[in-house]
Amino acid sequence: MINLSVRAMSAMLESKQISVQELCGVYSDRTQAFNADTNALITIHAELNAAELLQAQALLKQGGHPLAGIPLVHKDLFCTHGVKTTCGSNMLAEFVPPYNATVVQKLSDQGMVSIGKANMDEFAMGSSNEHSAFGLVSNPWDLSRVPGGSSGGSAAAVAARMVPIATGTDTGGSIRQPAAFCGITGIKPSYGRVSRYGMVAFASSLDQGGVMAPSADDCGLVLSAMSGHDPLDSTSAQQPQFDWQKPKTPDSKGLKVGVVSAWIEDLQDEGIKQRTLEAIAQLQANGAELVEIDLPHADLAISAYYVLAPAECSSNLSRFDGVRFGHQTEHVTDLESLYRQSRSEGFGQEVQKRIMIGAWALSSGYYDAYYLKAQKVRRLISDDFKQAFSQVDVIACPVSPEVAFKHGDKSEGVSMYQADKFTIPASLAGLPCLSMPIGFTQGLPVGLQLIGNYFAEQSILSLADQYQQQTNFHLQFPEAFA
Ligand SMILES: NC(=O)C[C@H](N)C(=O)O
Repeated sequence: MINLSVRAMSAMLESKQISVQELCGVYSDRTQAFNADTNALITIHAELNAAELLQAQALLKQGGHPLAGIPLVHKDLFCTHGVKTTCGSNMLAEFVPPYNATVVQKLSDQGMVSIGKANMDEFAMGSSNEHSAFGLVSNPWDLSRVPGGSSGGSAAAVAARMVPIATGTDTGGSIRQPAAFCGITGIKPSYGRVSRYGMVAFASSLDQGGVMAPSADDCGLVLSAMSGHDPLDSTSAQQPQFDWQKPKTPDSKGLKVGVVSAWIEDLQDEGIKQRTLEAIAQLQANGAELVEIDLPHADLAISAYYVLAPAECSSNLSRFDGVRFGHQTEHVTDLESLYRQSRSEGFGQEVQKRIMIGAWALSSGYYDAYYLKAQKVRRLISDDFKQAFSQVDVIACPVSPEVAFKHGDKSEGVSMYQADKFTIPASLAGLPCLSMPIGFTQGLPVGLQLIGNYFAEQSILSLADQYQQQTNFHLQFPEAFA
């Protein structure tokens, strides 16, 4: 049961082999049993939402609703009506939204049943899920290691099969890197594909909601339901509705797959290098034509991102002043101390660091030298991709230079930021990209990143789906959680 695809679970629900309550009960029991090990979830619903159950049952009766009755968890930065939404922060520890994020509402309308909220790095800042006010998350493949971040709780929950589907968000790699570390599939769609309404903002020009699940097919089904133009989010794109079409037969023939050899050569970890080369060879064996491509400005991506994202966060997070929003201190002597103390108590260190860097980069004397320059670099990187996609359909490259690292290994300085070197370029360009499992090294999962052209989610999901029809890495999960 716990390793079935969404389609298989849906068929069982439709044929009444299992009821919605029974299916959700199986996963609810697993969340209760395994959360002590992983700490993947911040909230576990003691009781399922009656309205969601009724909706699921009504849609199942109609038939043709593949997500009806399928349980999921939302990353704890999607606003959920009447359910605490903490963003992994003391600042929002008691925040209970009076409305649903568009993503939450859309999936609920399709009959999905929420069984909890997933842990995350505070305000989505981090690559290890060690920056959460609700405790660090452990990787189900090795509990002494990180699950990646910031959607680390979502990834760990799916990897331990505590839930079949989790939502995540990705600003500079937050879906792809944890998916790679935990051996699951995760897609960050094109910027604008999924509404950001009700998704607590970190860096608004980069944040994008997406899906994490064992397989590309599961991700495609959920992405179809959660995406689409939303009048409540002016940055959501006016594109035809995404509708995942699972390819009937594996056929990559003639597909041009770009390979960034410089990135692969750059890999210090021999195991990751081997798995990456093997996976790309498999794509070629399926008929893809490999084309060497160059992304000459990608080396500047981390520097640009860690100016732009903090700049945007310093502005977005200014609303949490203890008066209008967020935690309010009890130690007040005057108005300034109210702001200062509330923010010092509410925000963790990484968030405070980024707010200060961002405010500094935006200040009048430094704006041109840092913020404006980073914007120009962002354009150069987008142009590199434009050039690449004039030659290829999809780009295949590593997700992370390393496998899941040990808790505490990267707590110093900015070493954590290096983890994002292969994921940030596509984020700056706003392109759709996914991570899929391609094997193991030292007993830990390795992921391959597929990057598509704007709004070409179908092409990367198809390629991943074809690969997954020939391999079973996406079906493997840690024995301890069997
Ligand atoms: N939010 C993300 O996409 C994660 C990225 N590692 C960051 O800390 O910004």
